[in-house]
Amino acid sequence: MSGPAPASPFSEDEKQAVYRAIHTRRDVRSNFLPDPIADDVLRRLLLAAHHAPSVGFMQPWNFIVIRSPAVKIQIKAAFQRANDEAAQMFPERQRKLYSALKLEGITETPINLCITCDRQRGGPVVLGRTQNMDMDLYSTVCAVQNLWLAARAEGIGVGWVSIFHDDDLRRILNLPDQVTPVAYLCLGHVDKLWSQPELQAKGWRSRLPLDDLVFADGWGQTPDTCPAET
Ligand SMILES: Cc1cc2c(cc1C)N(C[C@H](O)[C@H](O)[C@H](O)COP(=O)(O)O)c1[nH]c(=O)[nH]c(=O)c1N2
Repeated sequence: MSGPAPASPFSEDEKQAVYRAIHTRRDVRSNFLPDPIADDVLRRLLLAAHHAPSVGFMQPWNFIVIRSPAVKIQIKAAFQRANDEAAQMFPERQRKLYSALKLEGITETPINLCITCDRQRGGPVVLGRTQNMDMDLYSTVCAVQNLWLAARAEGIGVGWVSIFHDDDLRRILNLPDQVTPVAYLCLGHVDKLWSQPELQAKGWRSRLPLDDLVFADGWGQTPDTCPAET
């Protein structure tokens, strides 16, 4: 067993590249290019996801790569049913705007990707999950974020679609009982991105001020010095 190697520092350009990926990543639902995603690019994205942290190194994820138009059509129908229900849940004043939003890119992207969490992968007792069983789900979300950032660097737009009944995803994708669908993602090349979240650009909701969200030493306590807002 070898010990830790020196943590090689990032160059200024490397640092800027990481922050650029973080700050310019977008949830993308439209304006996908028709170009296919090359196998080596997809492989790099999946490898980035697979290098996410996970509770007890459980690695609870699987990646279901969906290219079949027939499967996508079933998924789109499941979205449509759930979205029609969702529209009715918003108050009248928001319903019109909600219905005008484009909230998925299922059939217009070359690849859909369902990232799942196998809740039994590590056996009944997993280091770090002993009191908090949902840590495997949180780990899977880390994999999603890794992939989302890597995709930004590769020029691939990613849209997360969550307007489904899980049972529909389970049935269409033949998921075993112990496997939870965590993220349904639509992936395609893009050459244009919103410079702010699309929901903000369209007047749905704005980014909260960071300073309102930072507490010191306990809930609700404002720090003496706040980090500067970006
Ligand atoms: C868990 C989860 C689930 C969803 C989303 C995100 C996440 C994290 N988002 C995308 C969401 O609207 C978007 O992230 C925010 O509006 C912020 O925009 P940017 O991601 O910064 O572009 C999303 N968007 C959408 O159009 N349809 C959807 O069903 C969902 N579902």
